[in-house]
Amino acid sequence: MSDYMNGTGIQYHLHIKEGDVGRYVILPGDPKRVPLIAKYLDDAVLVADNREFVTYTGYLDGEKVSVTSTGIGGPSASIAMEELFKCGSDTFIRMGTCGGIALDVMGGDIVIATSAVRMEGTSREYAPIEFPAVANFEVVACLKEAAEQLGKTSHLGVVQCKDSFYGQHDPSVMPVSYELINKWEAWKRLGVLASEMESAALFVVAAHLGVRCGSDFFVVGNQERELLGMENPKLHDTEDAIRVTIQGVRNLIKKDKEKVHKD
Ligand SMILES: O=P(O)(O)O[C@H]1O[C@H](CO)[C@@H](O)[C@H]1O
Ligand SMILES: O=c1cc[nH]c(=O)[nH]1
Repeated sequence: MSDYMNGTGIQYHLHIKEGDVGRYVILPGDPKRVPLIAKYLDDAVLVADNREFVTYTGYLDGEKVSVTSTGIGGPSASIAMEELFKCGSDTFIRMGTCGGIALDVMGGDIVIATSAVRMEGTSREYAPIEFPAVANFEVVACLKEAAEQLGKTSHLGVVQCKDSFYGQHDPSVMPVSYELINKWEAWKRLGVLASEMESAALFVVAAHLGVRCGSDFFVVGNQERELLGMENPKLHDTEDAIRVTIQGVRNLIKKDKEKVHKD
């Protein structure tokens, strides 16, 4: 491809180069969440800040770990994964917020995705729609174990991804309301846990690159509970989900080290 960076090795969007980032990368959407996550790393330093992509690198249990924000949606999330991969990263944990769909998913809970509905555009430019967006089993298992270790209520299952936040929350005003409302009904009947925007693209790009990716989310509320007049706490402090993510990365690092010793 054309090199917009004149052979410097610096990635066009993230402004990182080889050596700047670790094998393990935590991917929040919000750039402001990056320092909040990085404070759990040892010796964390800001390595790059361009557009929506802010990157810190530090250490967890002696392993180099980075945190990079992806911005909102599949297009920028896929760019983040592609450029991090070019700099040597191979294990990605998206740490985001989501809105509950299943009635037992409450504000404040943790959702861990096993797979994602591809109702977004980016993944279609990587794989035919028949190809499933599936999380990496090792990442999922380590996140689940982390939630249990920290005593957090977590739900494991399918999440739905879309490109329009307001298409999720206000489908009836959209010109294609007939499609959005009917599909939402299908997600409910199929037991989909929650809605967010990046995992489907990330899981499919990860399959293309041959890397590991999983996601965990902080539930900010549940519009279905609200509709039925059920208790619906709306919460915004992502600290608990950050702690689960950090513990999940620690678990992964430990398992990866054990694998090396076995080989
Ligand atoms: O909190 P983050 O990680 O940005 O994730 C969720 O929040 C944004 C929408 O408000 C979307 O990016 C969605 O996936
Ligand atoms: O309802 C929500 C909350 C967070 N992110 C989403 O995409 N939807």
